[in-house]
Amino acid sequence: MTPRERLIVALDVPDEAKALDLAGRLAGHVGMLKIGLELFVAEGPAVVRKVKERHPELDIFLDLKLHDIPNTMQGAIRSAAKLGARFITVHAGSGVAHLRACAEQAREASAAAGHGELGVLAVTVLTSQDEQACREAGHTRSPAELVAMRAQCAVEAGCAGLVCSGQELEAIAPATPSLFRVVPGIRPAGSAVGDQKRVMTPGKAIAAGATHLVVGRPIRNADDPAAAADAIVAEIAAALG
Ligand SMILES: O=c1ccn([C@@H]2O[C@H](COP(=O)(O)O)[C@@H](O)[C@H]2O)c(=O)[nH]1
Repeated sequence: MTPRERLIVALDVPDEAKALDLAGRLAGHVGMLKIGLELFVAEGPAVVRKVKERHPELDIFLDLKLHDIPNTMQGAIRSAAKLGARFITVHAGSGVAHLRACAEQAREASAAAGHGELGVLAVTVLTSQDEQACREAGHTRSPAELVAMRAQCAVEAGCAGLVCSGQELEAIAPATPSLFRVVPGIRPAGSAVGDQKRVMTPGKAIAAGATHLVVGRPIRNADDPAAAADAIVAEIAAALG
C-alpha cells in the first residue's frame, strides 16, 4: 500500500455539490473517500453512486456505524455491497455474534454483487470518548481496556478491520496482525482538536501501527485541502521510512 492509499478523507459536508467539489480537489492526493452520516442522510445512496462515477479510482468507505439487531444490519450490508463500497462500519459494542453476522453477510453479499470485497470495520470506542464519557455510558473499563476487548471481538468475528484511536494501537497491533487498523482522531501538530478526545499526529499513528488514517476537518477546513492532504501523505511516508 502506498502512503497515499493509507489516507482516507471524511466527506462530512451537507450536500452532493459540496461533496463532489471536495472530491474533485482531493482526487490524486488521497486514497479513499469516507461518506458518513451527514452526507448519507442528506443525499442517500445516490451520492455514493455519483462520487464513484466521477472518481472510479477512489474507494468509498461508508461510515454508517450500524448498531442494530443482526437481521437489520445484514440488510444494510447487502445494500452497501450493491453500492460497491469498500468498507462499512459497525459498532463493536454489541459483541461477537452481531459482528460475525455482519462480516459473513458482507463476504456473501459482495461476492454476489461482484464489486470487490466489502470489509466490515468494527468501531471499538469512538475517538470522541474519554474516560469520563465511558463512565457516563455505564462502562467500568477504561477506553483502552474496552478497545482491547472489542478488538478481540473483531478478530473472533472475522471482521476485515477495526476503528480505534492512535493511542491504543501499540497495545492492540500485535493481537490484530491481519486486520486493517483504521484510525480517526488524527490531528497534525498545531491543528484544532475540536470534539475529538483521543488524538494523535499522522506520523505517530502510522509508527504505532495504523494501516489507514481518517482525516476530516484538518483537510476540509484548510485553505488548500489538496496541499493539506499532501503534507499528511508526506508525514505518513516519513513514518513508514
Ligand atoms: O471513533 C471514530 C469513528 C469515526 N470517526 C469519524 O472520522 C471522522 C473524523 O473527522 P475529523 O474532522 O478529522 O475529526 C468523522 O467523519 C467521524 O465521524 C471518528 O472521528 N471517530
